[in-house]
Amino acid sequence: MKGTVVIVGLGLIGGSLGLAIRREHPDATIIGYDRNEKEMRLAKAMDVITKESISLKEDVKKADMILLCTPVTQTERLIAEMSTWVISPQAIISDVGSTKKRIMQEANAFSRKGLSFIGGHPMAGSHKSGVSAAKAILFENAFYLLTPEPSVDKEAVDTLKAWLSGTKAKFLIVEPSAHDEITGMVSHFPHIVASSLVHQVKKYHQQQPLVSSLAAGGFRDLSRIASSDPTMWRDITMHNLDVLRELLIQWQEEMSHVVELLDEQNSEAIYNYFEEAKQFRDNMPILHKGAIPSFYDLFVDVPDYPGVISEITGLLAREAISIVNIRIMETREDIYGVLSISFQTEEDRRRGEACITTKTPYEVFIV
Ligand SMILES: NC(=O)c1ccc[n+]([C@@H]2O[C@H](COP(=O)([O-])OP(=O)(O)OC[C@H]3O[C@@H](n4cnc5c(N)ncnc54)[C@H](O)[C@@H]3O)[C@@H](O)[C@H]2O)c1
Ligand SMILES: O=C(O)C(=O)C[C@]1(C(=O)O)C=C[C@@H](O)C=C1
Repeated sequence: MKGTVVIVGLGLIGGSLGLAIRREHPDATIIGYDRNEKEMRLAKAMDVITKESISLKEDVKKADMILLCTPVTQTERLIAEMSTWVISPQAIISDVGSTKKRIMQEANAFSRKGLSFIGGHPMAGSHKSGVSAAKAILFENAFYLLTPEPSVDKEAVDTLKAWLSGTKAKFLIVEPSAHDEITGMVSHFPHIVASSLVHQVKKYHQQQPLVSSLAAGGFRDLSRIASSDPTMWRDITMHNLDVLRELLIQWQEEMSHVVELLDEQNSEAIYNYFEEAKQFRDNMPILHKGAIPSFYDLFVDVPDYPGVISEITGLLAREAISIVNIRIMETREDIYGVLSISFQTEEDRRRGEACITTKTPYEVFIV
């Protein structure tokens, strides 16, 4: 498609959308604006945008699509300000905020002026921030939730989807309040739980400093998202207070139930508690694709000698197969170690598996 796209907020999400749009629509002009000039310059240097904005107010006059990719309270503020500006009547305006109810209420100001606002939320991301972490493939296979204003026609929704087709995401229309309840449960609430877990370890660390060094896989998996940007998560929490308050009360009840099981020393009930959770989680579609961007892991049985990692990475690099992470899992006591390699896509994992099985004697498996 040809036309002018204006992206406001050139961080992880704005940057990744810029790359995905550039990949699919190389003839489009992509003007980027960020209040942090360094991010804006970096976005231009990384080819995420074709042009830096000199005046956002002037640029939106000629835009075909405007994407607001700032933290949600800034998005609310920007909507209030921009709704007083002159915006091209054919422009489609969207955002990427993790909450939708308050943003859609504010965006009503656009509808009153006859402009099309379609709330958006790509359900993939990372604990990393900034344009340097942006990737064109960040949203591949993830759900991309849309909350169009009731006055917006289907044609405008289709145009937005066409502009965003390079994300390779799966679009789904939801009601703003249902959006905030669902994402509250599976995204916002887990962030509070992860931070609370880290707080608990921090307190214990004062008595027993060894705990930080011993915190291994389980803690790392559960606490990764506690390293996310506090500004972003403060804003999300402030936008979804009622839903989160209710979920935290339910969580306290759930934890009281577990304390009871321990007090009763009820080993069967404790087994069932883990078993039921395992069954449900193992059958969740998100493990394959979707809300949580899954990494595609491959495991290789390798002799645990120095140099084995560079041997494997060398083979993969020669075939231009990108990897996200590689490490030896120190869980085995015999002479073999298990090398765990994470790929960003299923296709990369398939190629990685073929490369290692044909070029080495090592056994490869996928869990
Ligand atoms: N990080 C994730 O995993 C994720 C996933 C989906 C959606 N989101 C949503 O995407 C939005 C952006 O998140 P991110 O992870 O890209 O954050 P980020 O911190 O990487 O980027 C945000 C950018 O917005 C800029 N900015 C802030 N206020 C601005 C303003 N008033 N005008 C212009 N620029 C401004 C900042 O300088 C920064 O460069 C948030 O609303 C977040 O809720 C995040
Ligand atoms: O993978 C992560 O680090 C994320 O936190 C991504 C995540 C999520 O909670 O799943 C975070 C916020 C979003 O609005 C969507 C996705």
